[in-house]
Amino acid sequence: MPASDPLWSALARVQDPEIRRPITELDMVRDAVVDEGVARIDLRLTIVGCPAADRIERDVRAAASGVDGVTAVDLTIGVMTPVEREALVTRLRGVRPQQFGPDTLTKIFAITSGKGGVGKSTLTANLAVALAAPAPGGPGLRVGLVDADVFGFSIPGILGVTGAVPTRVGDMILPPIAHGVKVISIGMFVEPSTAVSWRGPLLHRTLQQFLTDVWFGDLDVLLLDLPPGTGDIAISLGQLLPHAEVVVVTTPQPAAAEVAERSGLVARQTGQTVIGVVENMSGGVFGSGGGERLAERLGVPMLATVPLSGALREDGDAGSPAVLAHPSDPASLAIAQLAASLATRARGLAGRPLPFRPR
Ligand SMILES: Nc1ncnc2c1ncn2[C@@H]1O[C@H](COP(=O)(O)OP(=O)(O)OP(=O)(O)O)[C@@H](O)[C@H]1O
Repeated sequence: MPASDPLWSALARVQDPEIRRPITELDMVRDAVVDEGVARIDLRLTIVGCPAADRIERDVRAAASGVDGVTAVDLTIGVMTPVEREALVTRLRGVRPQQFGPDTLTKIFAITSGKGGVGKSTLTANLAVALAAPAPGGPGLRVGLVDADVFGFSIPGILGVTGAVPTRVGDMILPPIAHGVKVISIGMFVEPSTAVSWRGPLLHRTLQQFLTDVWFGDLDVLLLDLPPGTGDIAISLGQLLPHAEVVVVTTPQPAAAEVAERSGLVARQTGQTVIGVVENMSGGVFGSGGGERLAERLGVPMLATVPLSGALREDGDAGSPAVLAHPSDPASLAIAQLAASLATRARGLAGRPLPFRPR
């Protein structure tokens, strides 16, 4: 492939929408020549007949048509052989064998709450979208979101990707992308009714699989939506991601804040760093101040106060996150501000080897 070949250069600008790398780099282009004005291109995709394949085909046609002298495009589309697919998986993995190991450059935030229904999933989904939003509205980070809340995997619904099925390439799982966020959810793999019977070991294995078999590529930020409560998942998280930083979400009521305090304390006992508190559904009948008191008791800062908001709830129900659908709603503004402050935060150091140098 001559680097100067205009057709190849044009094809190098086409990305696989799920892997987010140029198709030329992924060995998806077998052959590409211009023959008397006809661009003859032989593509090998990981699988065919999926939305990503349609998109690649469209983008390849558009890219080739734009090349000087090309009057027609003759496209042959095939599928990689299992050996080729395995080679691709090995190559992608090879970049970083342990995606979120201690030397990762990704900032990892686990979002927890004491009890269910405090709006943790709504906040996490909107926060992820706000972090991924391009400038000038947002920091435009590469964001991954793991929905491990077995008791109510509502993230796909809030992000409008209910029913999305992750693409598999060999034993590698590619997360669907929603509003710029690579999202994987337990809800994409199981029937909702099976979830409530989940026990610790299964949850641990699933979380582990999400962190190893799901290929996120290079991420700036990984958010985890954890099941409410303390117990097993906190221990799993401590083992799998000791350098994750924990954000505790509560509603303003004293009872909610007390339960949230326990989950903050357990997170700490398992070696996690609690970086702060978010009070959600602030104002109105719930009053306010629970978050502030919780932050004081845990000795951490208040990171955000998100008001009660009809837009946040309705947009979540409609699968269109409020931070994009209603960016000037006070709840959206509070979440965008939280995103801005997390985006500029240095990575957590807990669980990482310190760079001691022998003297
Ligand atoms: N600030 C807010 N104002 C109004 N409604 C909200 C707000 N935050 C969340 N909600 C609504 O509250 C309900 C519960 O939210 P959500 O599912 O995000 O909670 P959760 O803490 O993740 O619960 P669970 O862990 O049980 O899934 C949803 O209907 C959501 O739209």
